[in-house]
Amino acid sequence: MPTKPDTRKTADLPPKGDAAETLVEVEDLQVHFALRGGMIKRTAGAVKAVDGVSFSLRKGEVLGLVGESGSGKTTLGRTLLGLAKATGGSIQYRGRDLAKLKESELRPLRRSLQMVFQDPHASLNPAMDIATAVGHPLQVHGLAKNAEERRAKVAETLERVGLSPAELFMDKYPSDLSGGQKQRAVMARAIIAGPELLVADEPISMLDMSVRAKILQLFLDLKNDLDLTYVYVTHDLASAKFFCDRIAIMYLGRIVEIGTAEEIFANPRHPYTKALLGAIPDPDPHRAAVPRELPRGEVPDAALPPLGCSFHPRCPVAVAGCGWEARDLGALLERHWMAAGEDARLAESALFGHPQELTTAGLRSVALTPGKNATAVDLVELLERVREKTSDDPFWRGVTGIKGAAGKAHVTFAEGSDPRLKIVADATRADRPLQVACHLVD
Ligand SMILES: Nc1ncnc2c1ncn2[C@@H]1O[C@H](COP(=O)(O)OP(=O)(O)OP(=O)(O)O)[C@@H](O)[C@H]1O
Repeated sequence: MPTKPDTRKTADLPPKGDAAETLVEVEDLQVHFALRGGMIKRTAGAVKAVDGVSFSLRKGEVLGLVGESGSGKTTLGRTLLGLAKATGGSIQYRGRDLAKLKESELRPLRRSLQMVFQDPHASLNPAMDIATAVGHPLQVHGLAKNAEERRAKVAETLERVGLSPAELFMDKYPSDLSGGQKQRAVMARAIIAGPELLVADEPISMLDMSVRAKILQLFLDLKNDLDLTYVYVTHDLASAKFFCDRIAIMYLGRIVEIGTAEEIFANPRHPYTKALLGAIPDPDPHRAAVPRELPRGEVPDAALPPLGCSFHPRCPVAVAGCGWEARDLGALLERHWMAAGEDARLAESALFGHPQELTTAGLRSVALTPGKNATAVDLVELLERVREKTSDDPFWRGVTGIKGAAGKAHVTFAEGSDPRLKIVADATRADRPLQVACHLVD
């Protein structure tokens, strides 16, 4: 029976605390990537990949980060381990703020903070045999006295991840292994130095269906045996249900809902969580449940996020105060023209003199310029006709006025605001309260 690797001999790690402790405390974390202009200088801006995220992670817990592509899950996971640079906020871990540490200060902590990536094929150097690859962290952190001790530890760790008998695998190369075996080897390399926190970024999504559940089970067994804490990054709510204690639903750089997996599945409160859950065909971790079919379009550009609640343009139950703006009118007209057909699109879009007025970000009111052969009255009449046809669309809840004045059609929107995460009063778990960022949830 393999024993837990003895890996904590260096003095550079802070002392471990008791089992129920908070391991990581993230406060208002921001990771913004500056946009650079090309030959022609563009307006300065930034992609807000992570934009004001706060949560705590208990020792031994599995926290899922779930959301569509571009929601910031990977960036958040990487930043937790110091692999991406925070531009604001803090990540408290054993008395240190990882967000502020220099690379040289992070290096000794790396054995405690490990990442498992999506693609096991790309994670292993094809020219390195498995024993060398898995033993590499021992070398980097000086955790084995000699090659013999290193080989023994590698063998022990390979056995632990189910690559048994280890001697069969030590001298093999990645190309000799199946996808599942490679991910086991990657896991062996991740645990060999005795980490405490592991970020697993879609660790099963590239594996064959038949081995996914087995690999997740291995992760759980290792967690229990080795006292690990996981952050599990995934698109796949079904596997998160199986694997996670708590789930954070991310949308455009923010956590919009966070709570126990049980509560998120039994009683989701955020409209986005509901939409994701509604899109799971079958809550079975053996299946690839990718919740992509969400209402009304794609995740918006993280460099120019919507006003107010970022989810409002796609939200089926959005209300007046959700942050409506001119771009939403542009999107509504697109939906209307999709339904009305090409002739209507050609005739009606010609009434707009400056279509960019409908695509500019951040306009709480807009003065629309009529096209060449049109007047402000034509525009107002068109908008009223469209309103009649699409009266059920939540967009109209945010419109406070449409009128013609000074040769333009003026559209104004209700005052909106950005909902922050707040604790839901009737949540079932007082110790791990459900938090939701939505104006509709008290
Ligand atoms: N190095 C970078 N430079 C600029 N923008 C970046 C960088 N890394 C990520 N982004 C942007 O940050 C946003 C969040 O990306 P991230 O990969 O974290 O999302 P994700 O939810 O993990 O998506 P996926 O599931 O597709 O990996 C995206 O808009 C992405 O284009």
